[in-house]
Amino acid sequence: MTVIIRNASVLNKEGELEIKHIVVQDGMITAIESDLPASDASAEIVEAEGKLLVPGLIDMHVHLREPGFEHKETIATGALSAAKGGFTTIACMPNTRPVTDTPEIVELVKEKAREAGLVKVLPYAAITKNELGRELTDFAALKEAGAIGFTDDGVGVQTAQMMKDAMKLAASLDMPVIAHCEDDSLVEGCAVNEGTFATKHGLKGIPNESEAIHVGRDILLAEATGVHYHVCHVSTEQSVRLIRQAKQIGIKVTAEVCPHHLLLSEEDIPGMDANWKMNPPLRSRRDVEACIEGLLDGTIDIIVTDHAPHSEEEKAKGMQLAPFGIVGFETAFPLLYTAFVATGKWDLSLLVQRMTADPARVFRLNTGSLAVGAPADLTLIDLNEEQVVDPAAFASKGRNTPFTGWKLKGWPVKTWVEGKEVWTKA
Ligand SMILES: NC(=O)N[C@@H](CC(=O)O)C(=O)O
Ligand SMILES: [Zn+2]
Ligand SMILES: [Zn+2]
Repeated sequence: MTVIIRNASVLNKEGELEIKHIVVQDGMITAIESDLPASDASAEIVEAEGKLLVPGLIDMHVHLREPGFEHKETIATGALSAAKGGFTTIACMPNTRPVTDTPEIVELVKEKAREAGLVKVLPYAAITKNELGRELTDFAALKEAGAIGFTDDGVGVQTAQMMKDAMKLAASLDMPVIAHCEDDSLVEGCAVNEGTFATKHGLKGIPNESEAIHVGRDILLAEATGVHYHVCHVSTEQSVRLIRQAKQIGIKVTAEVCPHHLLLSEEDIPGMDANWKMNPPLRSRRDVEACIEGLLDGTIDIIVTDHAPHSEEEKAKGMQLAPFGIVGFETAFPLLYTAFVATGKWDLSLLVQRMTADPARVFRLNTGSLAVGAPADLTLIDLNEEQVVDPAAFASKGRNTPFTGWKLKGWPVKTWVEGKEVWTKA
């Protein structure tokens, strides 16, 4: 089966747009031509004039909730939501029920992803059994089963000794440790950032140090163990500073940031609405600016959504009691495109790189580039059409987003995984 994507706008190495025709055969990109290639009658032609073709987006931090929380999301609904958002590779967190802490659960996640047959789903495994922080999982067996890294996302690893043991073991297996950075002793009973919103509503807040203390500790442990250490959902000025310094002295640290931490601050929270509750919380304007600066100068390597679906009943419990988390797949690219690229603040190539080539580099994935011989993981995007964010139209089971009603440009219109169309706009 041959697919020819005709007249697509693609980014060249200099970050400029060029019109190209892309030929896909047997799941691979086999040609990228300036002149329309000859085709036989059996080839499928996709007219892409006026649209941007990018490598399929990669999201290295997502929650698919299966097994155990299928009322929030399943691997199939999550994968479809990802495809609709333009993602072709996603890496799912192990805070399921049971926790992904045995090879059997890793196998189960892979099997469900295969059945869904949509995007590539890469499972992370837990650092500690049941994410309780008490006993390491069997890293070697989990790697063997297909886990791509170790993380207790959802909670921080509370003791330095446990984290150091985890890093030593991961390093010996050439595997990364991915850390949710949060010191429990500083955040008990907190739902929002320690700052203006908390003060206004008389709430106890989550301080910046609760995140940055772990970042600092773990950087020292990464230096001592030589592991590849990756920081989850960076949200504070202090974390950015510590990561920048660590990189400068050659410590193997990488980091991610979420769209909401680049776009929203605590000042934007309209009231006690749990669709604005996530962990880490929306921080101060100063933190937002530091995260943006970190992403631009490469201190922060990649953008992830931390897609965290919850049911409407759960989110209806209110700011204090509802679970943390917001969905992300279907709004990520249009949000960032509209806020940063359409306004002229960022180059389009920077946004695309931080969602494709950079995650592929950081996690050594064989995808994320538009090149002959690369897998045909591709996303076609309409940069001009405006749409309003409508959670009722999400493919995800989750409706929990603070971005309802935002008018955005840059919507994906078609997504291919290894040459197979997995989503197309109706
Ligand atoms: N980010 C969140 O607010 N929630 C995540 C957990 C996590 O990413 O730490 C979840 O699992 O719901
Ligand atoms: Zn987390
Ligand atoms: Zn998460």
